[in-house]
Amino acid sequence: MRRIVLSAVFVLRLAAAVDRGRLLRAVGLMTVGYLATPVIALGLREFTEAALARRLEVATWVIGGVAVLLVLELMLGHFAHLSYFEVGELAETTLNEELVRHVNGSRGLERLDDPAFADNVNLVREELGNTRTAVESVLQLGGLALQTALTTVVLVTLDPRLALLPLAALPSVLVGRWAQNLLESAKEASAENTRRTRHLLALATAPASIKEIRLFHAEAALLREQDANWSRTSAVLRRAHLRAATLRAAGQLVFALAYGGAITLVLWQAEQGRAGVGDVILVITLAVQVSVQVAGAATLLTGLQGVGRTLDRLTSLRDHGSREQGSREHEAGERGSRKRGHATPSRTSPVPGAVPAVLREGIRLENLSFVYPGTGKVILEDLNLTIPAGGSVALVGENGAGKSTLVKLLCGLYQPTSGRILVDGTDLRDLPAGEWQARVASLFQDFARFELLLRENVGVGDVARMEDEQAVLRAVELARAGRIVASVPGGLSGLLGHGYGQGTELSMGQWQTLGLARSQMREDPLLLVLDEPAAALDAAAEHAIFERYANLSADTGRRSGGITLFVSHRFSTVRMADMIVVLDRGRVAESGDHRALVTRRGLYAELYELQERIYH
Ligand SMILES: Nc1ncnc2c1ncn2[C@@H]1O[C@H](COP(=O)(O)OP(=O)(O)OP(=O)(O)O)[C@@H](O)[C@H]1O
Repeated sequence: MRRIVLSAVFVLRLAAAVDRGRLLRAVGLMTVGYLATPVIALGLREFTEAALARRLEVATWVIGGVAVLLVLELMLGHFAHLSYFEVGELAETTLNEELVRHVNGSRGLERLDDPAFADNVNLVREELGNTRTAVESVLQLGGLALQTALTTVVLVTLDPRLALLPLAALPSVLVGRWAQNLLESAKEASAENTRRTRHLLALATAPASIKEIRLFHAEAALLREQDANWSRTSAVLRRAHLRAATLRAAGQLVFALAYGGAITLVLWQAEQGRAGVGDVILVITLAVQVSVQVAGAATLLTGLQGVGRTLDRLTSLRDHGSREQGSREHEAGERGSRKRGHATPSRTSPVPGAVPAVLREGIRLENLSFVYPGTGKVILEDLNLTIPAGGSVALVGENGAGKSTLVKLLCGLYQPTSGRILVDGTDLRDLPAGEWQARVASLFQDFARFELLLRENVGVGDVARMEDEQAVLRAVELARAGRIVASVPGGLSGLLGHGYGQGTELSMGQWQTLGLARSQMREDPLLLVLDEPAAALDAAAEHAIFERYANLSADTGRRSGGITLFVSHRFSTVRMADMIVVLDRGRVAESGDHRALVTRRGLYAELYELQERIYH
């Protein structure tokens, strides 16, 4: 019960914060509407008594009043709906924003690798829509409580024993909550399975995977797997639903018995001459109203209990963030005090450094090791490397060597498990993450396909200049994406993707080229990261792009000391870099420029010669 009350208070506070005026209007209209119901029952009794006594004028006035109240009851409900619906939408939007903040509000991406966090995010995303009706539910519950109180008072004036009727409704409400708890626990227990089932369904229906599924004739296998998953999920849910239905039926049986008892009581009193026909009608009407009120309250409470769970999950996402923040500050404190030679690290507050305007020394990796959270596998092990300011660096190595992982660490999307990344001598963890990332430009291997206007797709690389057509055109030019712009109806204002609307679908290489343009929006980045930026491009296009980038990075390097780091498997491209780093199973196997590495006759020379032989 405590959770429901807390949820109701939270929902009301949220509604008042988003639009107090509309909330008050809805409360006023609903109160009048709800009070009308028991008054209508009283009116019906008066009408019956007056009609039986042939007091026709009174009967006419009373029935007129009842009609007006009925109209008011219905109409005010509609007008109240207008107000609370809008408040509900605003409240849901606020919670949506909070969810986005929790998912994106961390310094890195670690939290998204935590299965419990991912399950919570998934459940909240699915259930957040229900919170839209939470404002309505809370107001309706308030209205029903008022109505039930008034109905009870009227019943008690007829016979105090009739007060038991609303009380008999309590078991059904209580077991209803118990039943809902069972359902929620079952949902949580099967959350991972549900996620997998949805993923399998998406695989079998999404355009990105459908080609392979079709050609491999994998639909049947996917469906079998999905069926097996779904059977496991539905077995858990079916058991919970069965137990919940039994509990609810038992609760309603108690009320049904009380309902029968109340009507028998008033009929017996009428037979004894202690109650009139009007009283019988009043009790029958009120008993029906109580049953409607109870059923309504039980449904609303169940819904509100679900909302309570969603809010709890949101709180746990928030707590997750606070814990991360706490441990980050603790770590930063320890680092700070180590630097100053203090023995009590936890009392010192972290002193964040500032991101340099111009990179002078470069980036240094010091004994850097990394393990993805929740896994035991060491991906990067004890890397020691200096990347000088103003240079271009190529990262090479076989699949799974850890290249993209290192890129993500350099972007500040993950924190080293041990060791440090130093930017001009300052630990990257001591730099404000947002400020560092504002000086990083990137194109990831799994680049995003923003189905937006072409201008937005590129401009999002520097949100502040998203609407700056000249800046977007410059980025398009740097990425040699002019032909794509010319081919899209509407040019920069053309819609991309066929996910919705009349957008133009692009080829993978075209999407990637736009990604490249996006990475060019930031002027003078301190780190430009291109993770296989040309994987979907032909060899000539890739070569041209890298030649261009080698020149550009020299320019940027001169201006801001910025480093251009790229990952590529094409050695004809790689050789252009000032420095080549060969990663082998998470370790730096060798580093140096092309000439030095070829002379060294190590792993790089071997791989380079292999590609030369194959392609020439
Ligand atoms: N989010 C993650 N959680 C757990 N493990 C991960 C995650 N991302 C990558 N890995 C693991 O880290 C290892 C290195 O992956 P990474 O993507 O860094 O390799 P790579 O050198 O870029 O490979 P490729 O050339 O194929 O792109 C792989 O074994 C991969 O399974």
